[in-house]
Amino acid sequence: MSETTSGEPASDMGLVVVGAAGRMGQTLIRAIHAIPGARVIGAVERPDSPHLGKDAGELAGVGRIDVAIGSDPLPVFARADGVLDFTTPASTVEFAGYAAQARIVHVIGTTGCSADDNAKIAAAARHATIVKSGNMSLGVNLLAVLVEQAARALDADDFDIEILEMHHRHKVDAPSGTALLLGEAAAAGRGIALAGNDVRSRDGHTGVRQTGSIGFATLRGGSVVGDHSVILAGTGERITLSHHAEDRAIFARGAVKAALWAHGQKPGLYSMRDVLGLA
Ligand SMILES: NC(=O)C1=CN([C@@H]2O[C@H](COP(=O)(O)OP(=O)(O)OC[C@H]3O[C@@H](n4cnc5c(N)ncnc54)[C@H](OP(=O)(O)O)[C@@H]3O)[C@@H](O)[C@H]2O)C=CC1
Ligand SMILES: O=C(O)C1=N[C@H](C(=O)O)C[C@H](O)C1
Repeated sequence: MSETTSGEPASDMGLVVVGAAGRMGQTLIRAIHAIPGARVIGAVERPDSPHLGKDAGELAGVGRIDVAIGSDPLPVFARADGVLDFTTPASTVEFAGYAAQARIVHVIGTTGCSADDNAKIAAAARHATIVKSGNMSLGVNLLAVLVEQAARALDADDFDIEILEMHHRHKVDAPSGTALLLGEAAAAGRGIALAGNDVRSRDGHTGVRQTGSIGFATLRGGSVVGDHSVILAGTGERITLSHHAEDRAIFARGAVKAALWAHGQKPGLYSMRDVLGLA
């Protein structure tokens, strides 16, 4: 349990937001501020950030919360119950190590992690309670369940699966974490591994489509928060299962819910399906 600045034990879960000045970081500060049972006790940015020293609540637009943005994660992790992390893969691997040392909850929304990054995160989950998901929203995680069912029901010889996503112009990784999560769900429904059956881009003379493959297409532009469609294309008919994120608050609320759920769970690596009871 975290402590208040006066040293009194606090019943609220004390959370640190890393990447606190980012698009998701600021949205997380607003979400924690609005959700009972959690409070911000630390906010971290890089050592060269122009936001160091600013009050995290003022930056996020909720008014002063008396938490200055700092650059050293170790002292804040040491007095926290959990960390909310929507940063970069390299930073997330580092934070997972610190969360393991502190034996606290680590909610990871960062996407674009490599297999090596994921192995390091899984190792950290021996001591940290980690919830990691490419999408923290209820809607997308329900969509993944529906995609798995549809892929199971519709034979690969008859229905081809293609996943289309669009995000804002600032996004740096592709396919999106959500597209990959939906691809994994489709592959699970088909009883195959996604790796080796995924087609991530097409250009030039590609040849005919390989039966059973799962295709990805990526669009980037403007301010789109996150659009995803899974298309099951048969002969003479097509089913499209879609999710449209209109506000980053859906991801932030999911992340806070994950932290509250994880508080008191055993160390391990969990998904949003575990948190939402959809596993
Ligand atoms: N799972 C989900 O539901 C969602 C996942 N995401 C993912 O979250 C990630 C962040 O997205 P977004 O908020 O748009 O990105 P931003 O670039 O707006 O925010 C990331 C922030 O993290 C900071 N940061 C990076 N490394 C460190 C570090 N080592 N220490 C402290 N701060 C650090 C960045 O600082 P600087 O700019 O100086 O590098 C930046 O302020 C992406 O991977 C994105 O795909 C986004 C939305 C939902
Ligand atoms: O970078 C983003 O913005 C988002 N990233 C996540 C992803 O890669 O799927 C989730 C959401 O779609 C927004």
